[in-house]
Amino acid sequence: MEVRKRKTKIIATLGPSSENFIDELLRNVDIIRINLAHTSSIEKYVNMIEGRVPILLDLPGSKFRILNDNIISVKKGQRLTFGNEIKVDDSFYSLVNDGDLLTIGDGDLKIMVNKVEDKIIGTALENGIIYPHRGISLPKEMPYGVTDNDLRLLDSIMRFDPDFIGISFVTSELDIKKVKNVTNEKSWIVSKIERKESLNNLVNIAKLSDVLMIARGDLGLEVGLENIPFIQKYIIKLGKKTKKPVILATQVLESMVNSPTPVRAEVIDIANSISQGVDAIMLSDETAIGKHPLEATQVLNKLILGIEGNIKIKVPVKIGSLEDSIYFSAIMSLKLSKAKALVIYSPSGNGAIRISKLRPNVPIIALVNKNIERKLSIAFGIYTVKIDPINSVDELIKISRIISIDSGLAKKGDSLVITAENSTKIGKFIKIEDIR
Ligand SMILES: Nc1ncnc2c1ncn2[C@@H]1O[C@H](COP(=O)(O)OP(=O)(O)OP(=O)(O)O)[C@@H](O)[C@H]1O
Ligand SMILES: CC(=O)C(=O)O
Repeated sequence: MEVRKRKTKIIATLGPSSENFIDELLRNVDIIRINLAHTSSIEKYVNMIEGRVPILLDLPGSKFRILNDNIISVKKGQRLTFGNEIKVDDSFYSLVNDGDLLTIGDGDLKIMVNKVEDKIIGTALENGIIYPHRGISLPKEMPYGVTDNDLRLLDSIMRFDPDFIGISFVTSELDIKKVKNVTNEKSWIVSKIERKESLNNLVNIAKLSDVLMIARGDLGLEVGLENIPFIQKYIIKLGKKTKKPVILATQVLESMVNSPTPVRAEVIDIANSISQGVDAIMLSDETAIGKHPLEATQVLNKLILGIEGNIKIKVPVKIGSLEDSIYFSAIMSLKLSKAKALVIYSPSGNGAIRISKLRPNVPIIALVNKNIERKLSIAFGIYTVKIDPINSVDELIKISRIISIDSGLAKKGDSLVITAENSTKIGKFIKIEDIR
């Protein structure tokens, strides 16, 4: 178990920019995302990773995409012909009307449709670049949720034993159930919140998901940029309430696609998001197609570490259960005992996530069941060790001491705070253990 100094986890999207630097990339990140909307070489990517970190395979969902493989530079006022220089799936053309405003990517370029006959002719409203396979959005509602193509794809990728499956444009519990039918709960479900419709259903979606993603790219197109900060806050709050880890995604270090350093506003966004309580931060274009993929991961590591030094433990407004009161006591005793780590025997992972939501300022070592060992490491501050059932308090204390010392987290003279999930044989338990 390698324990990093930072607690907020980093997810990087693998793509042409980073695929040749996989070893360096893995030094800086905790999870790799493969966006299936852009990758046909899943097997190649999975083999490169060699199981060294958990993998998130992200289903494409129902989104039209530019089919060109070439990059197109566009000038403001330039006329563009769809079906000719810009290719999109055939079903797209019948949905477009004269006067529609088309958006490329996450808003990188807007195109006004001037004429629809057998072809669609549009005018670029600004200078821009159309990258291969970028999304293209229409101003009208699209069929949402999991598509037949997603389910076919899912069926074919389960052989890679993915730790996480991302559901794009999730709208309801039904989408999650359809995916779980195929995964048989072998992978954790990451519900990407990016549609207005999913916001009306968010509590139910959260309950059925394992992880929530604030997918700010498509979400921004859907709800208006000015609403993103409030929706972000709401999703993070819901993650705390339902005890689900939350991923912050999109344009986190967007300026680093082209520049070796971030802009100030990005740093402040990262700091605010960590303070609000995100568990993991995802890089997309930055590592997939950016000019500085490794620098982006290094900068994010450094920023997170610096920002976390200023995080305060979150005092819950109301402690809802005896179990939570034990976890809260564990957090408070960490502070007073200056313990170096918090160990929790949490076979199901649930107790560990509850503790993680309280944002302890030391690493959380979660002793867990084999099937969640890799997945649970997405949560803030959690490092996992798979363990057979523990039957006594003495055994738990002994194992906690060995793991903390072996991982370099604690030495003679240090203290540990040890606790256990309620559902185990250990029962309700908290101990401050001095290592002598
Ligand atoms: N494996 C890849 N190969 C080529 N380009 C990629 C790859 N992965 C990502 N990209 C590029 O990086 C951009 C941003 O990545 P991201 O994964 O966020 O895509 P997206 O299409 O915006 O997301 P989503 O599919 O989740 O809506 C994409 O639009 C695409 O141009
Ligand atoms: C990540 C993603 O899909 C988005 O932000 O739209």
